[in-house]
Amino acid sequence: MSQDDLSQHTPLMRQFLTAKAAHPDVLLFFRMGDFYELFYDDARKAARLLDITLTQRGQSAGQPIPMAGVPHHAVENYLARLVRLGESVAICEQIGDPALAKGIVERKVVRIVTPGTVTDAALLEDRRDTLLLAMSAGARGDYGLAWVDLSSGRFLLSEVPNAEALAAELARLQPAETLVDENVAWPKLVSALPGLRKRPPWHFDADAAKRELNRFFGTRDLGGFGVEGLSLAVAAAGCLLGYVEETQKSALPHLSGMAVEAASETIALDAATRRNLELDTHPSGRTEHTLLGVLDETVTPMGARALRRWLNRPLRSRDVLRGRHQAIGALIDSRRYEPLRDQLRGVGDLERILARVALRSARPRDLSTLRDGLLAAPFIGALVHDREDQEAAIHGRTLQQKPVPLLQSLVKRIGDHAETAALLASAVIEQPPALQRDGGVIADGYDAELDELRRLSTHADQYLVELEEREKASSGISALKVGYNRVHGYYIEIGKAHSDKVPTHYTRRQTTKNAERYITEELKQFEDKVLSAKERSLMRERALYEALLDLLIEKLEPLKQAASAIAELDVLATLAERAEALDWSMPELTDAPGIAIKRGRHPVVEKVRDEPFEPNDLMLGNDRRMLVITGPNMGGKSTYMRQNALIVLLAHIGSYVPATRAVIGPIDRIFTRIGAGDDLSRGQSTFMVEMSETANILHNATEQSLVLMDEVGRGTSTYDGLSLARAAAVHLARHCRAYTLFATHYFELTELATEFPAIANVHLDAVEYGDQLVFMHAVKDGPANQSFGLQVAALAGLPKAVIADARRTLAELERGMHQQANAPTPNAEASPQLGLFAPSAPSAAERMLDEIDPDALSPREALEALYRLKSLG
Ligand SMILES: Nc1ncnc2c1ncn2[C@@H]1O[C@H](COP(=O)(O)OP(=O)(O)OP(=O)(O)O)[C@@H](O)[C@H]1O
Repeated sequence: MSQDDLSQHTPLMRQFLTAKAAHPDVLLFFRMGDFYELFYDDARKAARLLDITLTQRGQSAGQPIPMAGVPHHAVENYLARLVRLGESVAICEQIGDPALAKGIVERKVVRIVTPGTVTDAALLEDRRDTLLLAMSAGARGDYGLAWVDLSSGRFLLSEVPNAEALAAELARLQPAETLVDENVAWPKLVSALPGLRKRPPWHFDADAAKRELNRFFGTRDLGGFGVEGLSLAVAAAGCLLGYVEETQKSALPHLSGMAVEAASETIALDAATRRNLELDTHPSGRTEHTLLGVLDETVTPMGARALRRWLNRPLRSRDVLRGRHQAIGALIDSRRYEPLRDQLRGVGDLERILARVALRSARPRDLSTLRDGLLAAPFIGALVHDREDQEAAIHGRTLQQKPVPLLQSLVKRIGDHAETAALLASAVIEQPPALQRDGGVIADGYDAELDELRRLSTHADQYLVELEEREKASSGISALKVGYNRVHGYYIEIGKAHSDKVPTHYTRRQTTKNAERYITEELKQFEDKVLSAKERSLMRERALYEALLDLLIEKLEPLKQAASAIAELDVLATLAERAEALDWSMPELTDAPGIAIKRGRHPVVEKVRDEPFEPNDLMLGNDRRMLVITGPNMGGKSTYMRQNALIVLLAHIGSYVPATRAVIGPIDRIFTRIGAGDDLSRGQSTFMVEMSETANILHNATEQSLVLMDEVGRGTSTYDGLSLARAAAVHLARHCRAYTLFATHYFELTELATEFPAIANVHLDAVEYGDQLVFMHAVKDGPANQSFGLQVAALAGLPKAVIADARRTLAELERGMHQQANAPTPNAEASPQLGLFAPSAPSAAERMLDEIDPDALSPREALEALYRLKSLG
């Protein structure tokens, strides 16, 4: 907008429009008295998103101004809602004192709240990281990623070779806000991300990024962070840093470095696999039906977030994993995990508190929580050490006892913060108020000057009591009261009934409904003295508070270390508790290839089912690479496949596993091709999704991959589906040699076992008991001998007539198959059973059945339809 255009507006609107021009693509909350107001398009948008009233405020430039507002005391609420919707908000505050301002009061944008950079406790989800991500694109279809969790200070980088891997990283990180180069044609899934923000291409310049990152970290080159050769990720990191600095408008001492998360360190899980295994999200939205729901009994929010990160990033380093297994074992053996968890329960969210300290936005209660957490730290350390020693002593193992390096290093990382704890204990009162604004946070005895100023104000109270007594006596008005309010200051209040007795030296200050308020010369003098003491004490407190933050910022690095070590201890103690409560055992990670699981269970199905869970074994090795799994619908095929993947995954986050024994060789990736759903966001049909997931597996699975294939081929015609399923199975067994669990309803595939020695058949059984069907859920060797499809359909409540008709068709098909099997086979390669499902022209009864819509029929019409059907049969 030009100056000319601006000049047509009122001064207030000019101020608004200038602020808005600097923040065009975020909502501008414009402080006016007790409200934050939004104008024009911002008002329309906020009214829609927040369901608040859209009104008008006078006119400016000859037009009414659309306006919506939120009360300032409830602003956090509204901000939380907007941020959750992916919106960003610039907060424009009144800077000057309205009473002193000549024209309109000065205003300034003091902070910008965006979904990926929020750090206020009220705006964050306790148990999940809030990440800001930036992505740059390379010339070869590769991508660079950099992300930061501003509420902990973690700043990480990675690079991925293609769009598939990018999708996997996005599924893992689930960023709250993402910055991308506006000139790049991003894959569709990127444009669908919530909180997507386009930035100009020069924000992703790799050289500028290096310069800026070196400036920020105070380094000469970035080699120390291990980012050589990762110019795409560095470019993204540059953009990220610029954005964080722009929105935070404050120093960021807690971003003390960055690190690389290399894909080679982890067991790769693509986006579909993450979804299919229901690690932390379930289609129903219920977390208790996810693996995280079973695991997450952590007692601190930072522990909960660490557990989620572990779950989403299974590791390959056997040393790290064995360290975790061993630590869990030690916590169980010495029964230390419960007392440890009790101790941890009192520790707050130190990680986020420290981030707020660094950003200087920590509130008084953050400091008291930090104090309490630091006071508890020595007990946590002692609990781990002492019990270890005690146990060793009881078992006479003092010297021979195997040390638990992970626990020892965690205790070391917690460190000694007695000095900081003592500082906080002396500086902050036991239970401070929520806000620093009104003082009363700094403890008595911490600062002599503050104590003196406070004494003045306190004595004032005594003085006022005396003054009141004196005035009552001299005026003869016993109902006289001395009081104070923020606007008018001190006053003597006298009810209207006594107005005739008011002494003449009283000056009227304010009239209320039933009373008049007065001031006297003496009270005025007193007021000046006290108010200045109060004001000075508030100022002193503010300065002391800021100085306290400075002292804490000096200790930030060791404090951050302590917080992350406590989070990790929480996860380990929780995994120990889960292992004990759920009867899990320590997996063995071996270097020999293979996966051997004894009496494995599905952790989630076991938890949500009322009946007992039937445990099952799995045996895969160098010469037994694929199991073709058959059995009735509802038999338990999917459950069996997933439970094995979950056991392998749990072992690789360092957890115990739901099995009596699990011996697992090296694993590089877990792939799943399970279930089918149209991926509307990518504009693909069910079959297309199925095939592209299968293609990804066939291209990328290796000898060390675990692959789950559930009913591949069912999304198309029988012949096509069967041929594709067979070819995929052969490719996996022969070329990829991946550990594969292949569940199928194509019985023809059970023949593969005779052809390929690395393929074996197993099945899940059911038995008919009268007209009941009982699922055994036990995995047995060999192929299934019956499919029970019709029985399951009957169980599901299909009309009896339909089942009867299906039975007749089945009998005909089987007769046909029999004859065909006896006839010479035209092609020796083709399976004789292919004819089983050969499509034939539908019969008249089938056509009629097709047309019937049972829900639309009255009982009478249904009966008539049945008679007609019967006459056709
Ligand atoms: N080992 C088990 N012990 C007890 N119950 C089980 C077991 N396995 C599966 N179930 C129960 O059986 C139900 C069906 O299992 P699942 O979905 O795995 O069958 P499926 O063979 O894959 O069926 P479909 O072929 O129709 O997909 C599960 O919801 C679960 O409640």
